[in-house]
Amino acid sequence: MLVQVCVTLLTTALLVVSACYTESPPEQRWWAGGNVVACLGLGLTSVESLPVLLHGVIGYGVVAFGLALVLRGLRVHCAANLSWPAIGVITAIALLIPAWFTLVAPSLRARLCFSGFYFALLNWLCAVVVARHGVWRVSIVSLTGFVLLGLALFLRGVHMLLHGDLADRSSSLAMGLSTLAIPLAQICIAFGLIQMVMWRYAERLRRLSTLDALTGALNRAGLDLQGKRVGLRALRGGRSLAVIMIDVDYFKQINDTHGHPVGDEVLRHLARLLKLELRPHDLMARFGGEEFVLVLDGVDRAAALNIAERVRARIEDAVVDWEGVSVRYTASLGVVCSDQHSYDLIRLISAGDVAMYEAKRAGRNRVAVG
Ligand SMILES: Nc1nc2c(ncn2[C@@H]2O[C@H](COP(=O)(O)OP(=O)(O)OP(=O)(O)O)[C@@H](O)[C@H]2O)c(=O)[nH]1
Repeated sequence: MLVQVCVTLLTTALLVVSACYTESPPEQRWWAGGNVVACLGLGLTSVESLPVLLHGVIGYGVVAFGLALVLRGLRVHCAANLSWPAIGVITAIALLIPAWFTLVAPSLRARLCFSGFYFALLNWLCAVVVARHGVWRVSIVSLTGFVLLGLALFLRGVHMLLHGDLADRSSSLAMGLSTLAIPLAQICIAFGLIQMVMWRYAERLRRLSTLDALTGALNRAGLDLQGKRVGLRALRGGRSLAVIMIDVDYFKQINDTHGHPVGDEVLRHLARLLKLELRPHDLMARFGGEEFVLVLDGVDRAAALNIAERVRARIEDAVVDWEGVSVRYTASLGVVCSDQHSYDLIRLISAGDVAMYEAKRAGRNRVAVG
């Protein structure tokens, strides 16, 4: 019992401390708040010297309210919500049924059975939310915690149902197992929840540092990082690696004539158009202002030339609409392949750049091969 109390307090403190910095996400505050409330409720239910209304009725409602707040935090983490009426219903059930078994038809056994099953159900609901929306390798720890806690509470409920003798509460195998499992599950839940938030931050940072905010294409850092991998994979697999450099023609004129927002929309449009050409393992990056690069694994020179010509024609045919302004644009493309150059991405890109400038010199809106 002492271990359980200590672990409950420690894990709650851990969640509260992690939620206490200014930029903590809302779900973390719901989890911390929910745990504090649930702790308070557990305290109320376990002090039998308190008035019966407090330890026999309100305590259960407070625990359920705390668990509902944790559930709300999980839903918020998964871009959903749990409405206040739903939280009210969860709490009301935990108040009404113990009230019945305390005030109308007093039965400690029935009350303990109910609390075991009901709190198990709430923990399993949390597990379902985590399982449905989480990335497995990230959410597995908290998921295990919720499932385990639910199981331990369920076992307590079953034990109460089968063994009416309350004096036997602490001695049975089921009770012993659940006493062991509960602190373990609480630790898993606390660390698992923090891990879920950390992973989300790491993912956001990774996106910020490797993706171009305007177009969603890889930026230079992202290209450096992923390009090496793609190059190495093609080399090991004995496949050709093609690079296509794409640069919008007279982009400055588009900006000067229609304004920067239209120029931005042209860049977004080009990124969307290029994305349609990609297979899952290909790369697209914004290399500079109006210059993009495609890195295509398993594509030889002739195939890359076909792709580049198709892209050029699509760009030429497209019309970009932005707030009442319609713009057409063209692009010059440079194609190079590892068959003629090396698998070194930096060399391929600079050779592609040379070819692209050749296309510019030859009159623009065309493809040149390096
Ligand atoms: N709207 C917008 N413009 C950008 C962005 N990044 C760079 N530019 C502009 O892109 C223009 C590039 O102009 P230039 O390098 O002269 O190229 P160009 O006009 O396309 O000429 P050519 O490449 O020779 O056909 C500059 O005016 C930059 O200000 C951006 O993110 N959004």
